[in-house]
Amino acid sequence: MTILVTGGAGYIGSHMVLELIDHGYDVAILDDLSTGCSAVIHKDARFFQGDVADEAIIDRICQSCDISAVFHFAGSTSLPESIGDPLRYFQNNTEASRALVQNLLRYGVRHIVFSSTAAVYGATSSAPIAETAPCQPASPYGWSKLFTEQMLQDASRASGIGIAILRYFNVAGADPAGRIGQSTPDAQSLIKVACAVAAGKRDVLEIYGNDYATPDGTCVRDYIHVSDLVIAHRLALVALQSGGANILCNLGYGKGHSVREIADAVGRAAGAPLPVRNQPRRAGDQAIVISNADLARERLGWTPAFDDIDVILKTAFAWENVPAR
Ligand SMILES: NC(=O)c1ccc[n+]([C@@H]2O[C@H](COP(=O)([O-])OP(=O)(O)OC[C@H]3O[C@@H](n4cnc5c(N)ncnc54)[C@H](O)[C@@H]3O)[C@@H](O)[C@H]2O)c1
Ligand SMILES: O=c1ccn([C@@H]2O[C@H](COP(=O)(O)OP(=O)(O)O[C@H]3O[C@H](CO)[C@@H](O)[C@H](O)[C@H]3O)[C@@H](O)[C@H]2O)c(=O)[nH]1
Repeated sequence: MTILVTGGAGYIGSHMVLELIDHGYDVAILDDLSTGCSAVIHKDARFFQGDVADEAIIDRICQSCDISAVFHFAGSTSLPESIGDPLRYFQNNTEASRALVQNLLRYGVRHIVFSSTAAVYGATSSAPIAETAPCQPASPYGWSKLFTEQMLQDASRASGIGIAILRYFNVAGADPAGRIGQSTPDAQSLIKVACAVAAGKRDVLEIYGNDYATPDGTCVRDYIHVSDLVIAHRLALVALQSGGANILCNLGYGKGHSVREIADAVGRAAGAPLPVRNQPRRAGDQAIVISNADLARERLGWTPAFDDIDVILKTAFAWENVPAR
C-alpha cells in the first residue's frame, strides 16, 4: 500500500515524504509545482505533476498505486496574500480539497490527514489557544481552511473515512541532516526571510509593526520545527490505522517568540546582527498566537525532539546559507 502526499514538492510536504520513506513507507507525490520545487522531490517517491482538483490525475494515481491514505498539504499558504486574493484561496484550498476528497472516496481511500492552521482561530482567542477555543478567522486563508475542516468532518460522518485535522502554528527549520529545507523561492515567512538576510540574499528584514501589546511591541508566534511536525503526522496516521477515532489537534510547542527576538537570534546564529527596518503593521496579523498542544501529546503520544528556537534557527540558516538556494 502507498501513501499519497499532496504538496510533496513543497516545504512541509517534502519533509513528510522524507519521514515516511525513512520509516519504510511507499510514497506517491501529487504536486502542481506552483510553489513547490522539483529539486526536493524524493528520488524514491513516485511523482505525479498536476492539480489535486483534477479528476483524471487522481484516477491515474489510484489506478496505478494502491493508495490507502493521503496527507493533504497542497494549498495556498499566505495569510496576507489571501486578503488581497480571497477567491483564489477559497478555490485552491476549499474547492480543490472538496474535489480531491470526492475523487479519493471513489477509490476507497481510508484515511486523510489534513494541513490546517492556527489561522482558523483568529482574533477572538486568548493565548495559549486550545482546540476548544472559538474559531473566528481573521483572513480568507483561515476561513478557507476552516471550511475544509468542516467538509472533511461531514464527509467522514457520511462515508466512514478516517480523518486527522492538524492545526499548525508557525512551522520553521529544516531537516537536521541537511537533506532538504524550505526551497520556495519567494517565501515570505519570517524565519525564511530573516535567514535569507543573514545569508546575504536579501538586504534587510522588515519588521511589520512594533506597537502591538506585547513585551517588545512586535508580534509573538509559536514556532515548531518541521521535523517534529511531520513526526506528529506519521503518529496521527498510525492512530487512525489502529482504529482510533478522528483527530483534531494543534501542533505547536506552547511558547512564543517575538519578531524582534527572532531577528536577534538569527543574527547570533549567523555571527552578525541582522539589518532590520520597522514598517507599519501587516494586514490580518494577530499580536500573539501561541498553542496549547497538550492534546497532540495525549492523543498521538507525540514528544517533540527539537523544541528549541536555536535548533530551529540553526537548521533553517544552515539550509539557507548555501548560495545556490
Ligand atoms: N508553513 C506554515 O507555517 C504552515 C502553517 C500552517 C499550515 N500550513 C499548511 O501546510 C501546507 C503546506 O504548506 P507549506 O508551507 O509547505 O507550503 P508550500 O507552498 O511550500 O507547499 C505547498 C505545495 O502544494 C503545491 N500545490 C499548491 N496548490 C496545489 C494544487 N492545487 N494541486 C497540487 N499541488 C498544489 C505547491 O506547488 C507546493 O509544493 C499548506 O496547506 C499550508 O496551508 C503551513
Ligand atoms: O518579513 C517579515 C515576515 C513576517 N513578519 C512578521 O512575523 C510574524 C510571523 O509571520 P509569518 O512568518 O508570515 O507567519 P504567519 O503570518 O504567522 O503565518 C504562518 O503561520 C500560520 C499559522 O499560525 C500559517 O497558517 C501560515 O501558513 C504561516 O505563514 C508576523 O507578525 C509578521 O508580520 C515580519 O515582521 N517580517
